[in-house]
Amino acid sequence: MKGILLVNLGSPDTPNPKDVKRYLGEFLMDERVIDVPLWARTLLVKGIILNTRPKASAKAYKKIWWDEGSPLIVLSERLQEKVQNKVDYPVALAMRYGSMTLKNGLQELVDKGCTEIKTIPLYPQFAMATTETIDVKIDELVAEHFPQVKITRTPAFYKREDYINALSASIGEVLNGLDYEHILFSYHGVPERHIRKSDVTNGNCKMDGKCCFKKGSPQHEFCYRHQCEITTINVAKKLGLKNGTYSTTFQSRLGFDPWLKPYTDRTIERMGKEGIKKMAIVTPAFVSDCLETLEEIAMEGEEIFHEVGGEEFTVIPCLNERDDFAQVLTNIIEEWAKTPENAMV
Ligand SMILES: C=CC1=C(C)c2cc3[nH]c(cc4nc(cc5[nH]c(cc1n2)c(C)c5CCC(=O)O)C(CCC(=O)O)=C4C)c(C)c3C=C
Ligand SMILES: [Fe+2]
Ligand SMILES: [Fe+2]
Repeated sequence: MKGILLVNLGSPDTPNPKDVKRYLGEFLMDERVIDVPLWARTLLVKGIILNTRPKASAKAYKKIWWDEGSPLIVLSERLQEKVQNKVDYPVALAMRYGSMTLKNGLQELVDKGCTEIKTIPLYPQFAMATTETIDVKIDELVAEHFPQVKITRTPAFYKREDYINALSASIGEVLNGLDYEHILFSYHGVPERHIRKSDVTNGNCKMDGKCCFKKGSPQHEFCYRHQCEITTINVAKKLGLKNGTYSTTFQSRLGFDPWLKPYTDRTIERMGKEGIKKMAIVTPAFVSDCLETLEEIAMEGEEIFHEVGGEEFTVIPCLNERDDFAQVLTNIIEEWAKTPENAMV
């Protein structure tokens, strides 16, 4: 029998510093997130970050926490329910980090009799720190605990027409009738080094805004920067946004290495100083609203904008449990189930 495992990032169990520390410890010790040798990662994460960050992060989590729990988890659960109502196969939900483990998610499907599982990372764009770490962990778990299960991965869905339509609709509904001067497409950042590492061609993305737009390059399948830029371009085309009224930026950097630029916070500040009064912002690297959208963008971003003279700061929600987004995932599942290789089982 077939089954589906939706996978998102995860959240701490509670917004208390102890739980935030445990969660950040697991997340940041992942070699595909902080990709330095183990000794250096241990020193950085256990020696520095976990002694300084959890208190501040917990404070931020407390500001956005819901009665039902972490917004990211609650919204992912609602999405799972929506997809489950649309397909005949069991649909489970797991998180890469935290208590809702990938192992439990796989076990839940195996207990229901599933022998063929399609994993769907809830990330529209591929990154070493998101899609790749899920794929690798699933392979490890299957080899160790579920050797009878056949896994099918799902590639990043950033350029699917149904996804671009859903994202454009979610943005268009807010922009329609809104008086705004500029819309920022703000994606979670990654260190530039991550883009070079995941470049299958070893061609080294030059970060100069050119190679990411080269037509037909095999680099693009694993180039997060390319996939973010193309997401923006496709939505802008669909919505008929005029050149100069939209741009792509990257948020949430950590540490001192160069991350993908331009940085969201500095762009908000610069545009406010240049006289933009009405800004809209959307965060298409996240399918579920979370700390990085509800606190970093909707609270900190707005504060930066107002400090430099900005007046209206409109935050567009993530796709969350929208029906058209649940339908995108349903289409992905049905296309997989219909392929001749899978159709009979
Ligand atoms: C596209 C999705 C994400 C990428 C790529 C990503 C990379 C990445 N993140 C960190 C460090 C942190 N991220 C944190 C929170 C966080 N990150 C994502 C998504 C991506 N991260 C989400 C959805 C969230 C929110 C989780 C939630 O519970 O709501 C945090 C924790 C918060 C904080 O203390 O600021 C850290 C730290 C690195 C180093 C990284 C590397 C590429
Ligand atoms: Fe992150
Ligand atoms: Fe590139």
